Amino acid sequence: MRKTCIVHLFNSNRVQSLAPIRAQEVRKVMEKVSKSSFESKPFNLSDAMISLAGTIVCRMAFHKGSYEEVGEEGSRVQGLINETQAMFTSFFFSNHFPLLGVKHEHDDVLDVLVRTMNDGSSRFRLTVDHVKAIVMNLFIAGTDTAAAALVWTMTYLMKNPTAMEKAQEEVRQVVGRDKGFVDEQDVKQLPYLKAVVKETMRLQPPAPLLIRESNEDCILGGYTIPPKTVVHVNVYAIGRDREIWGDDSEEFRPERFMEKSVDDNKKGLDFDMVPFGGGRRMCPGMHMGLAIVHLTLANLLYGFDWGMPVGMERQDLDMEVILGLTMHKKNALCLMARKYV
Ligand code: HEM
Repeated sequence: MRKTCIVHLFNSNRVQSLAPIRAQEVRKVMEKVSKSSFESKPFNLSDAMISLAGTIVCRMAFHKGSYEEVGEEGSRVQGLINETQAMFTSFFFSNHFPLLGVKHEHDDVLDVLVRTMNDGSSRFRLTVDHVKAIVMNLFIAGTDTAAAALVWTMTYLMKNPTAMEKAQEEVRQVVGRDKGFVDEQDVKQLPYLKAVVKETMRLQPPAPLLIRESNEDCILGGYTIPPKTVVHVNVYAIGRDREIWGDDSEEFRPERFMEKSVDDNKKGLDFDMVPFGGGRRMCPGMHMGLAIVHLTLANLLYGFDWGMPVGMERQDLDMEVILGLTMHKKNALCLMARKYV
């Protein structure tokens, strides 16, 4: 699975070539924010980010299509997901991802999986159940994490107005008021915004625990771990470790990443901070995930000033989490947007 994903879905050329899809979907969200701003209604970022990340992952992973036609492929994916989602009772896929009824135009991950299943070319026998599990895995792995990262980043920025101002100033200065939209070329010139994202993932990693199983005797922190032992790596604790991050390890201070280069853990070998995991099983969707998070955040900060709904103050914003494989904010993040551009 890992190889299939890396070759067909996550290689950097492909991530790059899918920039127009990300831009289209982010523009749609900006239109929705504009509407809520115009109507002076709070905007539910939690719902919007899940829907955005899910739609982007769907479009990138399973088709390159439009809303108009319901093709065979679209319904095939939908069928698989409908079956699989029975396990996830609170998760109503079609509400969140209307794009699934679509026309299909190119060889995608699902094609590859189904072909591999039918021609028996993989080293182990791939079954329909495997395909279902992989499809669900991709959605959960890609959608939940990117959405959680965006919601937590906006939450931290709301609680830290100086950082919010600084990030807004950076993006507005780089892009200029007339352009109206931040594209991925602009994002390259936003070091502070990227530091904000890193700082958020340090304090609130979307996936707080990594799971490994030892396959031979090994010594970890002085303990002997026998083979076949499940080991949890506490990403959350590593991100807050005073020995690594200093006495202000619990504080939100993006500047620390302007001082220290902890660049996206590209090879999975920098273990100071592991929001994408590490080693052989590290997240294959890291570039795609970061591309989604950076572009969306840049546009949210460029296009709007953000405030609390009537009757609420910044300090009322809670940081409660829902515990799970992905650490989501428990209560939806609803904010008032005021249009800037
Ligand atoms: C901000 C966004 C993301 C974060 C924080 C994140 C984080 C992670 C983490 C921590 C793991 C486990 C790694 C380990 O055990 O060492 C993982 C695995 C995985 N991620 Fe991501 N991820 C993100 C985005 C994505 C996206 C966009 C996709 C694809 C659409 C994706 C696909 C996967 C897959 C398929 C795995 C399982 C890999 C395996 O089992 O070998 N992720 N991710």
